[in-house]
Parts: sequence; structure tokens; C-alpha cells
Amino acid sequence: MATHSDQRITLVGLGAIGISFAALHLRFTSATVSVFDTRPDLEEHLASVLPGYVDSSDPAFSIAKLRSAGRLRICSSLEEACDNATLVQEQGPENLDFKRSIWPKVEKLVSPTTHLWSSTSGIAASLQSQAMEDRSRLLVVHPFNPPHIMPLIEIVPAPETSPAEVQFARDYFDQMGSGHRPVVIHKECPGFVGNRLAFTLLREACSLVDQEIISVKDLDVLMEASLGPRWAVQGPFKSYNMGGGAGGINAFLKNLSGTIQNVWDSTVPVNFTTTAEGVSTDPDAGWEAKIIKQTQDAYGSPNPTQFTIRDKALKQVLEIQKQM
Ligand SMILES: NC(=O)C1=CN([C@@H]2O[C@H](COP(=O)(O)OP(=O)(O)OC[C@H]3O[C@@H](n4cnc5c(N)ncnc54)[C@H](O)[C@@H]3O)[C@@H](O)[C@H]2O)C=CC1
Ligand SMILES: O=C(O)[C@@H](O)C(=O)[C@H](O)[C@@H](O)CO
Repeated sequence: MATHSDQRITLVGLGAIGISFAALHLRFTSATVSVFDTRPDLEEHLASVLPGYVDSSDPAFSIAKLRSAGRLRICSSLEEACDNATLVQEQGPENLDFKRSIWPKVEKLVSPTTHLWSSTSGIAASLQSQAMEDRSRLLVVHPFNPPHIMPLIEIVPAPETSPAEVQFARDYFDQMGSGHRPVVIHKECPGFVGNRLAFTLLREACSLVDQEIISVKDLDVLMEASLGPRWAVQGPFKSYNMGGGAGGINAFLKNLSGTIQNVWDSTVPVNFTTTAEGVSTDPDAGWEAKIIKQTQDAYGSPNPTQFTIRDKALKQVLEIQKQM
């Protein structure tokens, strides 16, 4: 694989994820990063957010230095941004029309060997690539927010994606030295794996609040005081293997099979009451209104201080993981 310094990376879409990926590539590789976004305030937006994400006191990482050194290019068109790119990563809107339309445009602007990655949360590469000339090039490289801190990178090839593209993406993050942990998902499924697990838990959490079994705030306390720390140090299978004692997971499943099955049989799934405007917040709409009101009453709207506290805590947890 070409070293990171050989990479000329184009980022399409510099919102929450795009800026975070820009910081990751700039901080941990010597790649050139060209950024394009249709927002008119891209330069100001980058200046206000990127330095905090790059998180380095080294003056070489100031926006001005990165630009004068040619490592950061702020572009005003997709054509300019894709010029001479070895890797194009899109973090545009999470809708199929956008993602399906951007790739044929990019294909025409780059070389046949340029790697093409989508940061999508759940739109399969096989759906995005329908209008592409060469569908074997497209790969989902799904991060967890924020990717400049969160180590997971879900690599999700379509059946058409070439194995070489998967290997390149895996090597890219394995060799970055940032502590990122790429995981290859072998079959496309809605939500891939990370979000599928997250949203399964979210559905049960919403159902428990809707049934007035627990409040939003106490459910968060319950997670932060138990499963959160547990799963930060041992995933579900590793921790239940320990939970089975000497007999491991086999004993665990045998000992608890009745309780586990009883819980599985008792779940009361909830489904969105969506309207043309999206999720309904109508007080009579059921669970959504309860979740939204209780969450807003508990936490208000997210503010920069909350993000700073979150990121600091995440980094401390990840530092502890490295010592394991
Ligand atoms: N926010 C999250 O927690 C995560 C989001 N993702 C995925 O990343 C992608 C981006 O999500 P966010 O960064 O949260 O969205 P965002 O709304 O913060 O950023 C999207 C950016 O795309 C830009 N954009 C819109 N149309 C464009 C165009 N034609 N060309 C170039 N730029 C354009 C917008 O101006 C905006 O800055 C989505 O596919 C999402 O599913 C993946 C993991 C986590
Ligand atoms: O949770 C995350 O950071 C990611 O898995 C996501 O994809 C975001 O939650 C969000 O985009 C869910 O769709």
C-alpha cells in the first residue's frame, strides 16, 4: 500500500463527520487533504472547528500553516477538490439520491485507481453505486462520531466491491498510528453492525420509557453505571464468557437461558409515527413525544462545552483501553 504521505485525499462534505475525518488525516498522516462543501462559510467553519479537532500545540498544525504547506486545500468546486486525488471520501447528506449522484461525477474526475469511500451511516455501497461505471471501487467506510477520536471504522464492501479495496482501507487505518480499529463487515445489512446494535438497544430503551418503566434520565444513568463501563473494557461476548465462570459462555447461556428467553419474548417494540415532516412530535403520537420531551427537559440543546467534556472523557476511556 502507498504510504499515507503518498495519499491525496478529497473530502466531500465537511459537516460533523467531514471535519472530524479531515482532522484525523491531517493529524496522523502526511497526506494532502482537499476539502469541498457547498456551504458558503466553509473557510470560517473550518477555522472555528478544525484546530480543536486536530488538537495539537504544534504550530505546523495551524490552518494557515497547513494551507501554506499545501497539506490542506479548501476548494470551491468538486472538480477542484478531486484533481489528482488518490482517495475520495464523501460525508454528504444521508440520502440515497445524493450518494447515488455524487459517485458518477467523482468517477469522471479521478483516475481508475482512486479509492472511493462513503462515510454513510447505513446506505449500502451496492445501492449508492448503481449509476457508477465501475461498481467494484465503492466501499462504505463508516465511522462512529467523532472519527478523530472514536477508533471504530466499519468497512462494509458491497458484493461488487473488490477485495483489494477492502484491504487498502483496512491497512490505511491499521497503519495510521492513531489507534483506530477497522472491522470488516462481510455482508451488507441495514445499519451495518454498529448502528444495528445501537438502534436495537435504542428501540428497547424507547419502549421502556414509553411504558413508563423508567425515565430517559435514569435509563442513561443505568447505562453509564453498568453496561457502558463494562462494554468499554469487554464486549458482550467477552464479558458474558467471564459471567459464566469456569464454564465460560456455555455455562452462562445454560444457567440463564430461561431468563434470557423470557426477556426476549417480552420485548414491546416501538415504531416511528412519521409524518411528511418526519418524526412526529405530536403529544398524541406516542413514544416519540415522550422521549423528545424528557430528553430536552433533562439535557437541553447540546452546546460546545458538552462536546468538549464528551471528547475529553472519550479520550480518557480510550487511553485506559490501550493499557489493557
Ligand atoms: N453525525 C453522525 O453521528 C454520523 C454521521 N455519519 C454519516 O456521515 C454523513 C454526513 O453526516 P454529518 O456529517 O452528520 O452531516 P452534516 O449535515 O453535519 O454534514 C453534511 C455536509 O454535507 C454538505 N453538503 C450538502 N450537499 C453537498 C454537496 N452537494 N456537495 C458537497 N457537500 C454537500 C453540507 O453543507 C454539510 O456540511 C452522513 O452520510 C451520515 O450518515 C456517519 C457516522 C456518524
Ligand atoms: O453513532 C454513530 O456515531 C454512528 O454509528 C452513526 O452512524 C450516527 O449515530 C448516526 O449517523 C446514526 O445514523
